[in-house]
Amino acid sequence: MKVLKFGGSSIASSKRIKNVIQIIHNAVRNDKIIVVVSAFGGVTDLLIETGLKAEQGDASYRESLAKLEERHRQTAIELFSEDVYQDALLHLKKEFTEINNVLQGVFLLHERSAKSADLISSFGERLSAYLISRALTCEGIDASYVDARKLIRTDRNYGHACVSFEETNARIRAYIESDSALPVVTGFIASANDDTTTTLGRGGSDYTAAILAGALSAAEIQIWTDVPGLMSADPRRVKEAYTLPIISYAEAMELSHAGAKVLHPYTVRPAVEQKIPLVIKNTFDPENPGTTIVEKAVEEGGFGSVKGISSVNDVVLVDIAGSGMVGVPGIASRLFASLAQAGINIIFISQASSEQSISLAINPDKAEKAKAIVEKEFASEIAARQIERVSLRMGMAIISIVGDKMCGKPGVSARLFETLGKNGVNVFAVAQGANEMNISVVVDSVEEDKALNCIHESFFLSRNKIHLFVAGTGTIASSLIRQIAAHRDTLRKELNLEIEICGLVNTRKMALSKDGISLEMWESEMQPHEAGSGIEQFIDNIRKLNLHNSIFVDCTASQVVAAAYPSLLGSNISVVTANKLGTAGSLALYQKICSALRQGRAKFLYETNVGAGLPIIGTLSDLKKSGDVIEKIEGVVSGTLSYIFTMLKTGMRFSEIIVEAKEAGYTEPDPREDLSGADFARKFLILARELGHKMNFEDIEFENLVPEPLRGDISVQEFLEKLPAYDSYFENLLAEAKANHAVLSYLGRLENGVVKIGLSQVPETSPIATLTGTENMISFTTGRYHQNPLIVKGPGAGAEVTAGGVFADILRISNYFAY
Ligand SMILES: NC(=O)C1=CN([C@@H]2O[C@H](COP(=O)(O)OP(=O)(O)OC[C@H]3O[C@@H](n4cnc5c(N)ncnc54)[C@H](O)[C@@H]3O)[C@@H](O)[C@H]2O)C=CC1
Ligand SMILES: N[C@@H](CC=O)C(=O)O
Repeated sequence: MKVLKFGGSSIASSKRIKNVIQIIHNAVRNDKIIVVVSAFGGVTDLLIETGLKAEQGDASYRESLAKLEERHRQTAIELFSEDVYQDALLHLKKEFTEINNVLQGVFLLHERSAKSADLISSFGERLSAYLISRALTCEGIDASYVDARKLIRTDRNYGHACVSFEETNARIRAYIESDSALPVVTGFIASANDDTTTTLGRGGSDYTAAILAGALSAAEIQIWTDVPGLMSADPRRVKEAYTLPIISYAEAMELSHAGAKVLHPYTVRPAVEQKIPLVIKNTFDPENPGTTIVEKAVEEGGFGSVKGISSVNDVVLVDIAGSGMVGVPGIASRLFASLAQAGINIIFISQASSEQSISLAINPDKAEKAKAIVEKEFASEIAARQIERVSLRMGMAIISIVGDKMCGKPGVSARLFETLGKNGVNVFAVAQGANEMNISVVVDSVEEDKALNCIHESFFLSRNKIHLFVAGTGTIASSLIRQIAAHRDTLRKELNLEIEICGLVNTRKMALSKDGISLEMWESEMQPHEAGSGIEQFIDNIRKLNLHNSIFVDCTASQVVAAAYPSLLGSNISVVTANKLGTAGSLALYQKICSALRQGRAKFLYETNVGAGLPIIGTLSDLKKSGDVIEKIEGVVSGTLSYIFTMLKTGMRFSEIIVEAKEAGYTEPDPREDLSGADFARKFLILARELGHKMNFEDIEFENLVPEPLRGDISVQEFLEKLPAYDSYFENLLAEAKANHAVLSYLGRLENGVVKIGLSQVPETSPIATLTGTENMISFTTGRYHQNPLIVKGPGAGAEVTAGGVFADILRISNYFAY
C-alpha cells in the first residue's frame, strides 16, 4: 500500500489534474494506493480571504465566492463529458449553497469564529477531492470520494486540531477494509467528536497522508509537488542547487525547520514513527526519482557530510546583555517563559559561556512586543544596571548547514566561517546543537544570497565561481576578455573554475548581469549610461548584486576609478588593476588602499603596474617576505621607450615609431605619459612604496622627452600630428650616442630611498644594450643577490602580455577563494 499526496500546485488546473491522473494510472498498475489531495492551488487562501471579507461586512465576499464557484465549474467542464458534468454540477451546487449559508451567517453576525473558519476552509479539499475522484472514474479507475472528516477524529482545537490516533486509526482501517475502490481523500480536514469540522494546521494535507500511511502501515508515502525534491539549497537563490537523492528523516526535519518549505516536519511524524519512507516527487517531471527520506541515509553529501543549506530570512535578533547575568540561575528560564506566555516563538537561541549575553531570533512582527516583554520582566535588573541592554537587530537571516553525519567531522565549522569571512559576510550569532547536525549562523539579510551561494559552492561543488566586474573596454580589457573566452573550457576542466564577467563599463556604456555577459557578444550587450556617472553607478550595482567571489578589474587609466579602490576593498570586493593611478596615486590614496586591505578580507593585486606581465612586484614581494634586504633596484621599465630606442636604430622616424607603438597597444592611452617619463616614474614610485618609502610622485625627478611646445593642453591627435617636426632632435641624440659606442636608454634607479630617472648613453657592451622591442629589464641587488643581481627581463608592454598578467592576478585571487 502506498499513499500518494498531491499538493495544490499539482492540481491547480484541469491540465495539471490530467497529468496527475496519468501518474495515478501508472501507480495503480503496480500497487494498491490511496490518494490524498489538497485544495486546488490558491483556493484555500481565497476561501480565507472571502471569510474575512464577510466578517468585515464587505458584501463583495459574494463576488469572491462566485469566482471560486466558476473556477470549479470550469474545471468540471474541462474534465468531464456532458452527463458526468451535469451530475458533478449538482454536487458543486450543493457544496456552494452550504458555503454561501456559512458565509451569510458570518456576514450578518460580523463574527468568524475559529470553528466557522475551519468549516469555510474545508470546502477547498472537499471540492478538489470530489472532482478528482470523478475524473479518475471517467478515466476507468474505480475511485471513491472520501471526506476525511469521516476518518480523522481530533479535539476541538480549531485551526490546529490534535488527532485522536486510536479512534482515527480504527476508522481508517475499517474504511479501507469496507471499500475496494481507490480512495481520494480530502487532505487537511478532520472532525471533532461532535462532528464539527476541524483542520490540521500548516502542512495539513501532508499530515493527512502520514496519518493514513501510519494507520495502514503503508510501504511508502509519495508527496507530489512542484519542485524536484528536497534540494541542497533553495534553487531560487542558489542556481547550482541540486536534488538530494536520499536523506534521513532527521536531516529532512532540520532542513524543513530551517526554511526548506517542502515538508512540514511535524506533519510527517506518524510516518517517521513507523519508519515509512517518504518520497518527494515532482508532478511536472514524474520520471525524476526525487528525494527519498528514510531513517538512515547512506550517502555522504558534501564536505563534512553536509547535506543541505537552508535559510530563514527576515528575522529579528533580540540581544539581552549585561554583566549582572553572569552566574545568576533562572535568567534564561524567566526570559523564555515570559516570551512563551506571550505566544512568541523563538527560532534561534545563542548564549556564550561568559553568560554576558543571550541572543534570540524571532519573527519581525513580534519584535517590539518581545522587547517590551523582556524589559518588563527584567525591569529591576535593568534599573540596577545588571542588564545593560535589550536591543533589536532588524533585517537578519538565519543560515543553517545540515547533515546528520557532520557529527565528529572536524573542519566543518572552520570551512563555514572561513567561507563567509573570505566573502566579508559578518556573523552576528552562532548556534550548534550538541548533536552536531545543524550549525546556524545569523547574518544581515542583505548578505543572505551571497552567503548561501558561497557556502553552497564551498561545501557541495568541486567547482568554484568568480564574478568579474571590468572597468575599461579598451586595448587591455578587450584582450583580457578574449583570453578568458579562449581559456574558459580549460579552466573548467583543469581548475574546476568558472569565470563569469558580470559587469563591464567604459566612459559611455555599461552592461551588468548576475548570470554573466556573453564573452563573444559583450559589445552589443553594453548600453549607454548617464554621462559622468558611469563608474559610481557601476560600483553601486556591484554592491547591490552582492555576488560572492567578486573581483573588480580596472583596465582604465582613470584617476576616478582608482579613487574607488578603498571603498571597493572596504566592501570586501577584491581588486585587480592594470591602472597605476592607485598604487602610484597620491600618498593619501595609497595609504587608504593599504588600510582598507588591512581591515578587510579582500585582495588587491597589481602585478601589471610595473613591467606589464613580467613578475616584478611578485618577485620583490617574495624577496621582502623571505627576509632578503633590497639594496638597489635599477633598470628599464618602459616598453614604449625601449621600443622607440630599438626602432630608431633601424632608421625608422621617431614620430612614426610613436604612432606604431600606440597602435600596437604599447603606449599609455596618451603616449606623452610614456614620453614624458611620468609612466616610468610612477613605476619606480610603486617599487619605492613596496619597500616602505612614503614617497609622492612629486618627490621623483625625471627627464621629460616630450618636446616643450607639445606639453600643453593639446589632444593626443594634435600631438601626433605635430610630432614629425621633432624627428631630427631624436635622430641627433641617437647619432651622438652611436659616436660614443653607446646606445640610448631611459634608466631608473632606486637606492637608499632615492629615485633617479633619466635618459643615458649606455655602452654597447652593457646588457641594457641588448634589449629589443618592448623589452624591460630590472635588476634587484639584495643581501642574497649581491654579487650577481636577480634579473627579470622580457616584453614590458603590449595588450597580450598585460592582459595575461591581469588574468594571472585574477587566477591568484580565485585560488584564494577556492577550497
Ligand atoms: N598597454 C600596456 O602595455 C599596459 C597598460 N597598462 C595599463 O592598462 C590600462 C588600460 O590601458 P589601455 O587598455 O591601453 O587603455 P585604453 O585607452 O585602450 O582603454 C581605457 C578604457 O578605460 C575606459 N575608461 C576611462 N575612464 C573611465 C572611467 N572613468 N570609467 C569607466 N571607464 C573608463 C575607457 O572608456 C576605455 O574603455 C592603463 O591604465 C595602462 O596604464 C598597464 C600595463 C601595460
Ligand atoms: N605604456 C607602458 C605600458 C606598461 O605599463 C609602457 O610602455 O611601458
